[in-house]
Amino acid sequence: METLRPDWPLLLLTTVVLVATIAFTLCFPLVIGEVFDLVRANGGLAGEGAAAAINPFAGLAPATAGAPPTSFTAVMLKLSACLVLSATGNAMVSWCSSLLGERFGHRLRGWLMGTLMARDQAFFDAASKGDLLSRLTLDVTVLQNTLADFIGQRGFRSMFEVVGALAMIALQQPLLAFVTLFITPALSRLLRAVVVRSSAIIYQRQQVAAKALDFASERLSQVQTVQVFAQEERETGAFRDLSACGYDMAQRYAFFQGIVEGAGRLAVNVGTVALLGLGGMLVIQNRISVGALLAVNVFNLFISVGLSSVAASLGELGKAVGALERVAELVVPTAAAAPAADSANAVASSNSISSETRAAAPSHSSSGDSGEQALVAGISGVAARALEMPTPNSTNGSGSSGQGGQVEFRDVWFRYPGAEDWAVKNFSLTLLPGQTVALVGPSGGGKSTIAALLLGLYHPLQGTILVNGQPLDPEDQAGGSAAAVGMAAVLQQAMLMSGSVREQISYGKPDAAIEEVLEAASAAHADKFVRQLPNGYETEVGERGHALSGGQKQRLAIARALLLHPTILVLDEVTSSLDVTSERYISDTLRSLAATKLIIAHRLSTVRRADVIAVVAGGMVVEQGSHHDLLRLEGGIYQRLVNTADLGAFWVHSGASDSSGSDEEGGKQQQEPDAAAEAVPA
Ligand SMILES: Nc1ncnc2c1ncn2[C@@H]1O[C@H](COP(=O)(O)OP(=O)(O)OP(=O)(O)O)[C@@H](O)[C@H]1O
Repeated sequence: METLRPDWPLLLLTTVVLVATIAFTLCFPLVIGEVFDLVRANGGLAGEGAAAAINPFAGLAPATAGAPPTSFTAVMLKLSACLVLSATGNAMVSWCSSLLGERFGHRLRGWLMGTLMARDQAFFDAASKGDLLSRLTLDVTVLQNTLADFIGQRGFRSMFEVVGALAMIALQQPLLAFVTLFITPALSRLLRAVVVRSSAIIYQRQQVAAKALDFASERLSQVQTVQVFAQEERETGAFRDLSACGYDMAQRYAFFQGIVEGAGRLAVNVGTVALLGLGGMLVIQNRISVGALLAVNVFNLFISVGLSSVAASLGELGKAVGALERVAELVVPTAAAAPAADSANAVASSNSISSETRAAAPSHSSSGDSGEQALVAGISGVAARALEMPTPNSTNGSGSSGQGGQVEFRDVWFRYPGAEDWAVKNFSLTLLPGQTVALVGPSGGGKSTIAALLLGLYHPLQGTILVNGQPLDPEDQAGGSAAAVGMAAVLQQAMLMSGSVREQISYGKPDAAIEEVLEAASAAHADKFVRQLPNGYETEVGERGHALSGGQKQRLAIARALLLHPTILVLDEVTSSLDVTSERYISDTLRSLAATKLIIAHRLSTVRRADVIAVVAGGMVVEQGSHHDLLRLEGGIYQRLVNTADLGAFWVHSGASDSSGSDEEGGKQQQEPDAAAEAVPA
């Protein structure tokens, strides 16, 4: 109703024209009756007592030009006028209702897209993209078509016609109206059954269709993997199965509709036969005229056609109810999708958290290789030895320093919806303004989750994240709080959207001047390759930037973030797909930024210069301090990351490239063969 509200003038116009059109349509049988009685009165249908027969409808039809019709021509003119007016009205109603449906669909889709964009990451983790797309497009189209159909084409209009025709028959002969009325309740029960049943089938069918769409979109986007592993036949077969399942449901729906339509028509035809029999007897008894009988039968025809239209329209309404349910699920968070549900659990179980922490071995031990497992296994022992993080002074902590870019994670807990293990637990870390803090640790340790929490893509189930002393508001739209406090991010998988290179870079600030775009591109080491593209900054990058290499996409994503001049920059493995030269160049650029930086990196050259390095494993900080501090921590994870031979394979960028290579630890690294190609394990 909210979506329809802005169109109330159009809705009103449609209703007025609809009522007028129905009035003209209902005049039609009356004038036909008049024509017959006129013909008969003029000896055209001579018969015993013809002159005495009564047409109670006579005079009900609108008079022509103020005077009662006296001539055959005048009656025929009246008939023609009814037809023309009713046809014109029909055309207008159809046009208005289609317009109404289109506007409704357009508005609903836009609103739903806005609703979806505001959902947090947990919602998208639980939803499938094909399903969301099908709700946003197919289901809304069903709703918009049904609205147009129900208001203007079949539903209301047929109902009004049926009621009007019934009233007319009742005026003529209550007995005849009773016959018709007797049939209607039986039919309406049948019709209600159609709505309920068909809406259930349609809901299921749309669910299956969405699954098929999801399957197809995923396999098409991963077609290279499918082909490389020669799985085309299997994937096609699986798609066929899904599609066949939808077809089975469609068949059930069609069969069901067929039976109902047939039964409805039979009931109506029984009514017609009863009316003709009863009305014919009344004519023979000279109680009504032939014209009146004819009018009654045309009205009855209206009723039967109207009722079958209502039946079909209600069938469509059933579809719309199914579609509406699916659309409504996007708006009303379900238990499965709502992080709030998990949040409630977390609050309920908050008392048990600390004991759980003590008891639970990190749950990620199965995800890594043996080196990582060894690391994780050592966590609990090393955790106690964690170095003290430089404590923010109380002024900064309270956020009253006025400096931008301070971030504080205070005892943050988070687990993904449906997951049993905490991805982040008891996580506390402070980033002072302008500091570079690097998160390192084993794969699955929780680094990316921490970045996502800071960006507001997920919300902590317990604990707080403070930015400049203010807690991030979980009620804010996903990510909205991050942008509002001047955060920008380059995430692990640099995703681009179709559009020109310039549009990619200015994504966060669409009205950015070209100079700003060029500046950001240069800083991200992208300017040179962009200029070599066929249309330079106006080159279209294709869907998801497929026309670019991984490293080029990465550089555009970095430029996109730099253009915003953020006070806090989150960098999740940004240099992972860059060549060594670009990586060094970009690292220097990033280092020169005044922004506070939270870096998740694999390369030692990036990590070692960080003001603070936090080793994250099992969702918590197990060691923290500077590169030098951590290297001094005998038996510490960081030291083992750097020194252990099997983990040394993960370190890909030589410490020799590090300008601080002449310092004590840097020199030490360079002397060790494995550490010469060092990286923090992913
Ligand atoms: N969307 C998700 N839904 C459920 N569990 C998830 C999701 N994303 C990550 N996890 C789980 O949360 C834990 C932490 O994952 P996260 O991606 O934060 O680790 P990471 O340290 O960044 O790993 P990597 O270095 O491999 O990127 C892992 O156990 C992972 O399986």
